Amino acid sequence: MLEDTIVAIATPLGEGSIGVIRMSGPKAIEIGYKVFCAKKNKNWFIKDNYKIIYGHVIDPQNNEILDEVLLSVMRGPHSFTAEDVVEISCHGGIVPLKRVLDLLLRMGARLAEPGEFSKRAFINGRLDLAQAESIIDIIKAKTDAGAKIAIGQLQGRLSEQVLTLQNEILGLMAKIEAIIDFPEDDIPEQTLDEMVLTCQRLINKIEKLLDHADSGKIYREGLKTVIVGKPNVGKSSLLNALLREQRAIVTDVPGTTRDVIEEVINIKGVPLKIIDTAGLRETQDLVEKLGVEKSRQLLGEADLILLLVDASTGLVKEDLNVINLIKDKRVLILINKIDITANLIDVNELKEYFYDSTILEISAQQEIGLDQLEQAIVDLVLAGKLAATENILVSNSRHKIALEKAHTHLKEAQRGMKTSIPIDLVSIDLKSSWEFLGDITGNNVSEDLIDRIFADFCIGK
Ligand SMILES: Nc1nc2c(c(=O)[nH]1)N(C=O)[C@@H](CNc1ccc(C(=O)N[C@@H](CCC(=O)O)C(=O)O)cc1)CN2
Ligand SMILES: Nc1nc2c(ncn2[C@@H]2O[C@H](COP(=O)(O)OP(=O)(O)OP(=O)(O)O)[C@@H](O)[C@H]2O)c(=O)[nH]1
Ligand SMILES: [Mg+2]
Repeated sequence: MLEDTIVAIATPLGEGSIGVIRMSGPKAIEIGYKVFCAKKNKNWFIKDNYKIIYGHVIDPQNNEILDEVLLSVMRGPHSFTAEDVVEISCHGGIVPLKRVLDLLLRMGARLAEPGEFSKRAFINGRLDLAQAESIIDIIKAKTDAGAKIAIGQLQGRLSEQVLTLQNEILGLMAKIEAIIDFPEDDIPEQTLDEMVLTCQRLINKIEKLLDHADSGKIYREGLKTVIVGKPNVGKSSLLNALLREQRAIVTDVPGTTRDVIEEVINIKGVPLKIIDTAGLRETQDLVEKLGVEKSRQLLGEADLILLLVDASTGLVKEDLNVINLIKDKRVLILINKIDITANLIDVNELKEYFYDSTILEISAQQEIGLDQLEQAIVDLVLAGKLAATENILVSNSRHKIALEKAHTHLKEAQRGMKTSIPIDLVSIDLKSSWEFLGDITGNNVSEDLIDRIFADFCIGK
């Protein structure tokens, strides 16, 4: 596979000032040479590791100039993929980019799969798996905090810790190898005690990493926040107000929203994945019915629920039906439409269902109380111990799961050391723990998993 030379448009498809085509592999420079005509520096392909040259891309078949460009040469291993890389910075428009891409394909390059450049960087040892995964997190980050955590991971902050843990486990396994020939009763007490302590230290380290993993997940994936309430209570109006744009259709017809609308907003550094749903009610309308069903499903997955009730109607039966579905969740209660009437909601009745939930009065339409709402969301998240970004090394659930498994096996190994379980069984648990840690950095993963991870990347990455 690494014998192919791969190529892709690396910038978004649209109108921009420049657009970049990236090509990597053994024939990158040769192909570049065939299609690029330098203005002055004709011997560009010869020596330097890095070079940028001005010139034109010309189709050798008919000598047509396809674009005026800058060409960057990065000679392997001095490149992102550690292979020979040629990048062509064209004028940023779909047509010139596609024409140059087509030419490079005709000259023998192959279209890259999503994530294939990063995959090559991984396979060629430029990055480990956790670092490669962080690249996609950097691209997809919705807030500063999210980007900071991902860049820390690209710098190898998590990988370093994982490698240290792995080495210490290897040390324990070596110790066991050294004593494995002793008859069971003759294993020095002191050696076992020391090993139990080492195990404990490693267990503590993993627990510390896991402590902040939930915060990491929120920064990486966003806090899944679902707006619910009876039809016409103002859910879509609230979404629009928080987004500061007219994203969802608002009308005074109950049952306006039928499908789920999802957007991301940045609330003081916390990415909020906010979801507007169909008003929950019994309905005969088939489309609305499906929407209501979907809303119910979303409630199960939500990290936070914004429950809207209507100040102008007070609590009605439809509200109680909604409340019954979300009683056990983390809920912020918003009394909407306080601009048209005094609050007719019986707050004490609400408190019977949600005794410790925050209750706020807002007007989604007149944008009253939104600052307090944003603050309340942040407070809620912070109370749920959202850690400072510097302390967060784990943000990816794949890594969290691997750490949890490594933790379980270490605990098991430690238990074995304390009891009279044969010492070679302890070794097996240590080895499993080592292997699960290896899943994170990728020094021990299957090709299948690697393929799945990189398939989530975008083309040209
Ligand atoms: N134009 C362009 N911009 C880009 C990238 C790219 O590939 N092309 N990157 C990718 O997506 C990121 C930068 N990542 C990179 C990582 C390593 C090397 C590299 O050539 N490393 C060499 C040389 C280091 C040095 O001179 O100090 C090395 O490590 O040996 C290049 C880019 C973001 N910006
Ligand atoms: N006076 C006042 N009217 C509001 C307020 N919020 C929403 N409305 C109005 O209430 C009506 C319904 O608003 P929507 O945002 O569409 O309500 P919804 O909950 O999304 O409704 P469905 O999608 O049908 O479930 C519209 O006419 C809004 O203008 C508010 O704070 N004050
Ligand atoms: Mg709506």
